[in-house]
Amino acid sequence: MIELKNVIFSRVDGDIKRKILNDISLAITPATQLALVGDSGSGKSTLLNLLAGLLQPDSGEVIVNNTVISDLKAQQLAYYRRSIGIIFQQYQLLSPLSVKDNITFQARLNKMPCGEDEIISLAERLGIAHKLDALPQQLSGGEQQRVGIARALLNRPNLLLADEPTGNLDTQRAQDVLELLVELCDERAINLVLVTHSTRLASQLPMQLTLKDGQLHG
Ligand SMILES: Nc1ncnc2c1ncn2[C@@H]1O[C@H](COP(=O)(O)OP(=O)(O)OP(=O)(O)O)[C@@H](O)[C@H]1O
Repeated sequence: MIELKNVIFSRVDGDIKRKILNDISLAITPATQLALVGDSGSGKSTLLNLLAGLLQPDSGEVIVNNTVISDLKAQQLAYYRRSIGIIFQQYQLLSPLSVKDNITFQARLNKMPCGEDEIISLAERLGIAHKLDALPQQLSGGEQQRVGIARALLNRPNLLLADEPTGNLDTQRAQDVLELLVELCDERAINLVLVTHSTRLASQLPMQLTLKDGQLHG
C-alpha cells in the first residue's frame, strides 16, 4: 500500500518559493499499476522521487508498505531504496560489468538469493538471454532498458518506480517494453508507478492520474 497524506513540496525559483505539489493525498492499493501523466514541469518526477525517498516533502507524509519514508534518516532511506525497484530513462548500467553482473547487482547487494535458472528465465522473458556475457555498450537502447528492468525485478521489489522508462525508444519498442513491464509486474503483484509523457502508453495501465497545477486529477 502506498499513501501520500497532504504532501506539499516546494522549490525555490529565484526569490519565489513555488509549490510543485500542493497538498496531495493519494492511496494506491497493493499490486496496483498507476500511470502518472502531466505536462512537462508538472511535477511527475518530483512525485516519483518522493516515493523513492530521494526528496523529502515540506510537510505531509509519504507511506510505503506501512513505513513513513518521509520520516526516515539517511541510512534507513538508503536501505529503503535498495528494497524497491527504480527504473530511469537513462539506463544507469555499470559499464565495466557484463549484462549478467548488471542484472544481479542489486539483488547481490541485498543478499537476495538469485539462482542461475531464475536469471536465465527472466533474461529469456526479456529477450536478452543471448546477451548475458556482453557489456552494456554492446546492447541497443531497448536491450539496455530491458537489462534495467531485469535488474529491478530480480531484487523482488513490491514497489517499482519507473520514470519515462521507454522515453529513449521508438514507438514500437516503447510499446513492447511497456507491455512486458506491465505483464511482469502483474505476475509478481508489484505496485508499479510509471511516469510517462505518453497518454497512449499510460492508457495501457489500469489506473491513470494527471498532475496539473500541483494537484492530482483522476
Ligand atoms: N533541482 C531542481 N531545482 C529547482 N527546480 C527544479 C529542480 N528539479 C525540478 N525543478 C522544477 O520543478 C518542477 C517539476 O519538475 P519535475 O521534474 O518534477 O517535472 P516533470 O513533470 O517530471 O517534468 P518532465 O515531464 O519535463 O520531466 C519544474 O518546474 C522544474 O523546473
